[in-house]
Amino acid sequence: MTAYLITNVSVLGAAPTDLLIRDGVVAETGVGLTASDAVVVDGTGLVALPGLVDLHTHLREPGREDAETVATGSRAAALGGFTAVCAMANTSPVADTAGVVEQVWRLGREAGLVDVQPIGAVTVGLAGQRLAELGAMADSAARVRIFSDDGHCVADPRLMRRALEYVKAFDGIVAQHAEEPRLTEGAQMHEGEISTRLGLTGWPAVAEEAIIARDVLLAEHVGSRLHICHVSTAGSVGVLRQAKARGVQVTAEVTPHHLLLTDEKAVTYDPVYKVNPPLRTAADVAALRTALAEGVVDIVATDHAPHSVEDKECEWAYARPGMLGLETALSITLDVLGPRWDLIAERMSRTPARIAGLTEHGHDPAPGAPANLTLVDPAARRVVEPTELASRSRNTPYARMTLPGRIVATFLRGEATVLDGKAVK
Ligand SMILES: NC(=O)N[C@@H](CC(=O)O)C(=O)O
Ligand SMILES: [Zn+2]
Ligand SMILES: [Zn+2]
Repeated sequence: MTAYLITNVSVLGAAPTDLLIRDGVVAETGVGLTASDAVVVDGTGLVALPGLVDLHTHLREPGREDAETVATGSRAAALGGFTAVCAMANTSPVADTAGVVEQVWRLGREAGLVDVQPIGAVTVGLAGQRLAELGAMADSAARVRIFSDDGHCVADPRLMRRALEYVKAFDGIVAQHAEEPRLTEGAQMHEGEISTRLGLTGWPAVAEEAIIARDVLLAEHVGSRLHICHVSTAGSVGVLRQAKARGVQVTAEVTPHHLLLTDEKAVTYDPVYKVNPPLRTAADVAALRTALAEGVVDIVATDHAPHSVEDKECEWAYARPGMLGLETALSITLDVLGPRWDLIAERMSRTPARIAGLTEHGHDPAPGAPANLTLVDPAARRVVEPTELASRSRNTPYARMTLPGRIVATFLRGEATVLDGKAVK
């Protein structure tokens, strides 16, 4: 196994030091380390972070390998500084059995660029009718702990209650896509002034907030862990703030795009901006930024949602919702939070690792820690060029934007997955 000596690197913004990586762990830290057998990586000007962990990634395999595969998505993830991603269950077939989650888990091991942790569906076929085999998925080789019907809301309160109760047996968590379906029928974008002006059917904020309010009460009632996917409104932040103050075991994520973009983008009618939940108002963006800094929203998760050209480059109404995220998440978060490295590590690595139960991830680079880390050049600026992305899809909303920060290297269990800004395989 190759050893690496990263020289003159700033760990989370501290004074520069050297890091020796050997046998899968950070073996030593300190100024002026030497190791004759190690490959030297010049860390001058770079910041070392614990490897990023994405709690919400769509890898599209099995079923839509034309949009993404476990291998191409893993590459995009490593290039984005991630060492672990949680793969959503809305594949075809749906990841609602031990067989499918084990297949995805194995494909992740074969790709070998990030740890791919499958998420299991809550209901059979995401149909919202009966519970999937949660216990069998938990007991499988994939050791599933997060369950989600993402793409769909678990709208039936009785099923949601039973799922929350069931997963307690193995310290699992239900990740809810909060969308009251009766309030979003035919919805195309955020319901507000702009949707009225454009004549597009609106997706009201209350459709999200009503489900979060219901589910925090259910989680409180049964004493379970609940996670809320892609929180997008100021009202949702208010509900979460109250629930957390009462001690409800609820965590929440926000996507980079909901921290940066608003429903103004819809006036272009460019479907690259169509996403679920929809881009909201500037006031919502401001509330989400504050909530993320305070910890009312616990983490950043990408909701990386690759879609083929046919599904995206068409009329707005027919386009699939979703946008790419893995290769730009750190840049957007750096733009939004500034170089607050400890906060970035908390929101993009330590806390998502803890929520997902990924004990090997989310550790600061320190002696004895698993060598899952990434090196960022905070001074670099990059222009996002869709054709240069590792993802098999092109639907980034940041095309030709100049973003701060660049991932220079990523290490998974001591092996380089990215060096000089390039994937090693
Ligand atoms: N976010 C999206 O707009 N789309 C996601 C599903 C989801 O996250 O709800 C997808 O799978 O494409
Ligand atoms: Zn969703
Ligand atoms: Zn999603």
